[in-house]
Amino acid sequence: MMNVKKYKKGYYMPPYTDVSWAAKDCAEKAPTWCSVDLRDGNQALIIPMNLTEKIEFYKKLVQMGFKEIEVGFPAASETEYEFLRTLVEKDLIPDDVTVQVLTQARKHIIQRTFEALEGVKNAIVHVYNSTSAAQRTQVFHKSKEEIKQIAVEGAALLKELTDRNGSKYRFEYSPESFTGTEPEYALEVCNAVLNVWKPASDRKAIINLPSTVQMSMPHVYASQIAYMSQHLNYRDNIVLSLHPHNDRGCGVADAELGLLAGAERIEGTLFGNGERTGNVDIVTIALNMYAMGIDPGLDFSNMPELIEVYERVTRMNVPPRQPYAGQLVFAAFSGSHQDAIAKGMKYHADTCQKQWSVPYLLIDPEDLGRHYDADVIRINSQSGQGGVGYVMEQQYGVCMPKKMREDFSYFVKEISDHKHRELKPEDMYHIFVQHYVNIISPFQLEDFSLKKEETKWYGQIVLMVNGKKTILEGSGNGQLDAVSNAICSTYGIHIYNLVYNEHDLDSGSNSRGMAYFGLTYDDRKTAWGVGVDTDIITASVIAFISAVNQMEGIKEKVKFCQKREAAYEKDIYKDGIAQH
Ligand SMILES: CC(=O)SCCNC(=O)CCNC(=O)[C@H](O)C(C)(C)COP(=O)(O)OP(=O)(O)OC[C@H]1O[C@@H](n2cnc3c(N)ncnc32)[C@H](O)[C@@H]1OP(=O)(O)O
Ligand SMILES: CC(C)C(=O)C(=O)O
Ligand SMILES: [Mg+2]
Repeated sequence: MMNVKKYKKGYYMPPYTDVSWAAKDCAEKAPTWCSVDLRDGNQALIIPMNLTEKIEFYKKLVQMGFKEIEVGFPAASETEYEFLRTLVEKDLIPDDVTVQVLTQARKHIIQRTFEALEGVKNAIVHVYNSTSAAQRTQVFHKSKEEIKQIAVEGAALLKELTDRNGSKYRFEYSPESFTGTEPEYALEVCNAVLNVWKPASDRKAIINLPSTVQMSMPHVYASQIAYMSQHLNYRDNIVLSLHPHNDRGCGVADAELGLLAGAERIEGTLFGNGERTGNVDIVTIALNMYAMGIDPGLDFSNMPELIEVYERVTRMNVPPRQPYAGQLVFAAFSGSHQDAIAKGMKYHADTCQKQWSVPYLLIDPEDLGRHYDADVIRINSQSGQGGVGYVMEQQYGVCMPKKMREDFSYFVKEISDHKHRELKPEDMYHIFVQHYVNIISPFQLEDFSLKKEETKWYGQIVLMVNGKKTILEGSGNGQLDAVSNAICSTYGIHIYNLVYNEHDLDSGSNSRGMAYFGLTYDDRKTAWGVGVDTDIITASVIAFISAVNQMEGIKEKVKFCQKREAAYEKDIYKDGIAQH
C-alpha cells in the first residue's frame, strides 16, 4: 500500500543567499571534470571491474581528455589497491593527469591509501564522512561536534602523511550526504577541515558537495551550493566541486544549476553509471555545453567506440534514449520530422552553413561519430516521402520525381504497417525494384529500331505481349513518342500528363542512366515505371513500358485486345484464305 504520510522533505533550505546566479543563462566555460567511473561507478556494479577492465576504462578516460580521475578506493580491495600500483609501476599516469583516491576518515584506511599512493606524482586524496542528520542519529550515534571531529582528524592525518612523505598531494573533503545536512552545519564542518589544511593559491583544496541522495528540486541544491560558495573560508583557494546523484532524475539539472551558483568542478560518470539511479552523466552535461557553443574539453567524437568499451567493461547498457549516446537519440521515424531534417540538411549543404541549426537535431550526429543514413532517417509506418526519398537518394542514388516519392512512400509505409516492423534501406530498395523497375507484364520490350525522317521518327517496336512476340509500327515527334503512340493506339490506352525524369546512376563511360515515367490515366490515377540502361533512350522506353504495365486493368485490357485480334485474324483467314 502506498502511504504518502510516511514521507516529508528531507532537505534544508539554506539561509537567504544572493540569488543573482539564477539570472545567468548558462555556464561561461566548462568546469574541471573529474571522472568517478572507476570508483563510484565501479562500486555500484554487480560485478566490479577487474584489473584489466579498469586499465582499459582508465586509458579511455585519459584519451578523452579527463585530467582528474578518481581511480578507486585503494583500501577497499586487492584489485583496487593493485590497480593504483599498476598505474604507478607501468607509468600509466601522464604528467598532466591527476589521479584521485577515496578514503573514509579512518586511520587505518587512510594509512593503507597512502601506501597505495607511493610514487604517484600528482594525486588528490579525497576524504569523506557523513554529516547528515539521519546518519548522525542512525548510523554514527554521534553529536554534531563528534562528527565534525571525525572530519577534522581525517583531514589532519591526510596533511600529516602527505607532509611526512614530502609529496604535494592535493586534498578533497566531502561532507557525505550533504543534501540531508543542515547547510549551516555543513559549512561549519567544511570550514573546520579547511582550517586544518589552510589551502593556498598554489595548492587549492577541493570542497566537494555531494547530493549523495538527491532529495530536492534542483534550484534548492543550487541554493545550497550558492550558500556554501558565498560563505566558505579560503574561498579563493578552494575549488568548489559538485557530485550529483540522480535519485529524482535531476542529476544534470543539479549540476548545471550548481555551476551557475558558484561551483567550478564536477564529479560524475560516463552515461550516469553509479549508485542506485547513478551519478550525474558527464556526457550529457558536457554535450549540453557543446550544443551551446561552449568547448567541454572532452572528446566524444567516437561515441560508438566509447559505448562499446563502456558496455563491455561495466556490463551495463546505454539505454536507447540516453541523451546524445542512445541508439535512438538522433533517429527520426516520423514523416514531418524526417522531411524537416532532410530539407535542413540540404539547406546546410547548399548554403555551406557554419552554424548548426538543422531542425530536430540539437547537434550534428556526425560530430559524435554517428551517421545520418544509419542513425537519423529511419523508416516505418509513421514515415513520409521526405524521409523515404532521402534514404533512397543517399543510399542508392535514386532521385524519384516528387510525385513518385509520394506514391512510393505510401507503398513503403503500408508494407511496414502490415509487417509491423522498421524497413531498412535494403528492404526499400528491394520494394522499389520489384514495384517499378523493368516491369515486364503484359508488355516486355524486345527491341526497337526507329529512324528520323525530317522531323519525325518512324520504325518498329518488338514486344513480347503476354508471351507472344508482337511487332508494332510507330511514329512520333521523338523516339519515345513513337513507342508510346504505337502501344497506345494498338491497345486503346489513353494517357495524359506524362511526368518524366532521368539521371545518371553511376559515373564513367559505361555509366547507367535511370529514367522515370509517371502516366496519368482515367483522369486521376497515376502509374509509375522505371528503366535502367546504359542507353538513356532504352532506359526511357523501359520506364514507359513499366509504367504502362502498372496501370490498373491493363492486363485484362490487353488480353481482350489479343482475343479480339485472334478472332479477327481467324475470321479474315478462315480456311487459310483471306475473306476480305
Ligand atoms: C557515498 C559513497 O559512495 S561513500 C563510498 C562508499 N564506498 C565504499 O564503501 C566502497 C569501499 N568500501 C569498503 O571496501 C569498505 O567499506 C572498507 C574496506 C573501506 C571499510 O570496511 P569495514 O572496515 O568493514 O567498515 P564499513 O565500511 O562497514 O564501515 C563501518 C564502520 O566505519 C565507520 N565509517 C563508515 N564510513 C566512515 C567514514 N567515511 N569515516 C569514518 N568512519 C566511517 C562506520 O561508522 C562504522 O563504524 P563502527 O564499526 O564503529 O560502527
Ligand atoms: C564519497 C562521496 C563523495 C560520494 O560518493 C557521495 O556522497 O555520493
Ligand atoms: Mg557518490
